Amino acid sequence: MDAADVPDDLVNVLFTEEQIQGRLRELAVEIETDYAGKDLLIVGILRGAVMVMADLARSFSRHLEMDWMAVSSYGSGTKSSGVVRILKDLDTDISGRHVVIVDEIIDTGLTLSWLTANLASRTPASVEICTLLRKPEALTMQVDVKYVGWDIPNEFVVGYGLDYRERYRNLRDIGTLAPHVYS
Ligand SMILES: O=P(O)(O)OC[C@H]1O[C@H](OP(=O)(O)OP(=O)(O)O)[C@H](O)[C@@H]1O
Ligand SMILES: Nc1nc2[nH]cnc2c(=O)[nH]1
Ligand SMILES: [Mg+2]
Repeated sequence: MDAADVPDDLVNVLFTEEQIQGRLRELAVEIETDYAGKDLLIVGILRGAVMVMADLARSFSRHLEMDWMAVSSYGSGTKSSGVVRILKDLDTDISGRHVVIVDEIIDTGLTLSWLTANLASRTPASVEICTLLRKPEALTMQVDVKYVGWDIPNEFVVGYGLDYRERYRNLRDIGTLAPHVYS
């Protein structure tokens, strides 16, 4: 794959860099309002949430702390088992803290549902979820998400942290891949 081909691999751009940055600023304002006067810890879920975390965090004009978790969902080579394993835990004790989990996409909801329950068991003051994208048609379980960038159709998207075989995370836009990429 030639680097010059990479933008051509996106057939349908769902969200441009400008749209993404604009929506993140709106979400940051919403979160700032909701957490006025409270301390705030945002927790990014590696690796997909790196871009959202970086841009969302820089949209705030208040103090906040950032921490990271890495998890792996597995079972028979799919995510459907609902078994989640922590690969990297928080460095922060979240007891009594207000926590917002940040991810770039909610698909089946398994990852975020498990993570929310896991963090809630650590007696934080509160735990909410912020996701840039959500696929309502793919959800297999109830996940209460307070902050959503956009609901999208049930198609595989890449870019802005979202990968296909570890590539395309570095694209600034989000879109779907041309069929030739999969062949
Ligand atoms: O709602 P779900 O069906 O659980 O899927 C959503 C999760 O899947 C992706 O992460 P992935 O495990 O692919 O790892 P990555 O972030 O390193 O790409 C995405 O970043 C979410 O964390
Ligand atoms: N890249 C990518 N990863 C996902 N993980 C869950 N849904 C998706 C998706 O649509 N795209
Ligand atoms: Mg992820």
